[in-house]
Amino acid sequence: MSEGDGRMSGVTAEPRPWLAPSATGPVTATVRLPGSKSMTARALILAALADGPSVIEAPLRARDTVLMAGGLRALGVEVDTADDSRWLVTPGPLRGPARVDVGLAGTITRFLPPAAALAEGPVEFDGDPHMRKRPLRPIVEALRALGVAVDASPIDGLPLTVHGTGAVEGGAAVIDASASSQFVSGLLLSAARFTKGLTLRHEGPPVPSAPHLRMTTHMLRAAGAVVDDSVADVWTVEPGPLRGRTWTIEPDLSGAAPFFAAAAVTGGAVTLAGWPADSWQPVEQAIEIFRALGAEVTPTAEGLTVRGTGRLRGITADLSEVGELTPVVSALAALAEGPSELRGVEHIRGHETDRITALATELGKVGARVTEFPDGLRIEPGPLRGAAFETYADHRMAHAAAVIGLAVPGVDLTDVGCTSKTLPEFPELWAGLVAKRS
Ligand SMILES: O=C(O)C1=C[C@@H](OP(=O)(O)O)[C@@H](O)[C@H](O)C1
Ligand SMILES: C=C(OP(=O)(O)O)C(=O)O
Repeated sequence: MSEGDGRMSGVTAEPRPWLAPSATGPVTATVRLPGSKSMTARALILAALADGPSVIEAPLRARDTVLMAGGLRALGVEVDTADDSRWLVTPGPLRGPARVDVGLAGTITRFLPPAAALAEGPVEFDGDPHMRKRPLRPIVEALRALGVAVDASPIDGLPLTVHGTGAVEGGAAVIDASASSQFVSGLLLSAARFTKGLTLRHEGPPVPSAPHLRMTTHMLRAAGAVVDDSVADVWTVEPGPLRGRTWTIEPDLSGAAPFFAAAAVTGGAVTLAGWPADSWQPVEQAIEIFRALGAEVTPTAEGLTVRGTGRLRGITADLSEVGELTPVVSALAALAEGPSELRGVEHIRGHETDRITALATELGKVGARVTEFPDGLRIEPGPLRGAAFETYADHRMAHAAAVIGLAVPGVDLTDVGCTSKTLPEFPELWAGLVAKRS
């Protein structure tokens, strides 16, 4: 298996039980968070496929991105992650044989095999037990349609081996990306390096996470690729070089969600420092949700501020564009004044765990009345109580539990170590924030 960079093991250690701290007053703080997982992952892939070196400023150092860096190294790319604030990527000829540990990262599992198809020699992919259950078949089929030999498990998931020949013919492919936008992003990110480029058409129920697709096309264009996304559900990437460049990664918005939630729950104010005036992350959607819940949201020169108003309203929302916010929004819904209905997120059953069932089960344990739909949840707040809260190796389930714990003493997480996927410092940051009051 590919190694991490020595500073973080690729494998989650023993479960780390954690009692979520309860707030005794308004949480008021300015938080500095590491870079966006999604932008760091894209920058690493684009840098690895570029025609010269790249610098990634303010990257995320967490399990998902450390394993991505390790995977690229295994393919022959030089990735220097010694400096926390500046990673250096020097591309080289991609080559197998190599083995890549994808951990539980959808971004590695869907973004790296198309790049590995450009390598000469076989590249094997495998990861955590649950990653073998997450959907992958469409990307395997698309790669085969583009001329790539792939051995995959009978259900076309992990483990899989991509047999690269040093070139991918590319051309046209049709895909059903309703289970994950990452199938599209993964293919597009490598497509400029395919001999004929790529015209990818989606056929099926709507593709979730549209803002992540826009992040992909923005970043491809920023690397010099010619991309046409003017027709709904069709993306064309012309063949051509990708430029090495400096990428400046924005603070992670989804990682910030529990911290914003802390302000909303306690009537405090949390500012995410370093928030850019113009973002490639789904900030409009996040602002709309927090405002609907009753919080005030203000972009300022210092950053993005969410202020609790003492009221937390139940909401009806389609979260299909921002599915990864569902756990934290569900936790807020459980603490709200009235019922909420969160829909449009059937695809999050294929995330780190089946998040719909996991949320229904765990919010039920702390006393909310939850109805599960195929594509979401209805959450009726009740008098909540402390309970053992299973985190299912899912960082965002841990975030949800932490948010509930602010207002409900005795929320006991079975494992907070899973937060290392995207924010290893979460438990300490959170405890510091809850202890520090206005
Ligand atoms: O492209 C990306 O970086 C991501 C896309 C989304 O995936 P899905 O479309 O599978 O939800 C999101 O939930 C995930 O956390 C990151
Ligand atoms: C769905 C998520 O992750 P992944 O990139 O593993 O799909 C997430 O971070 O919420």
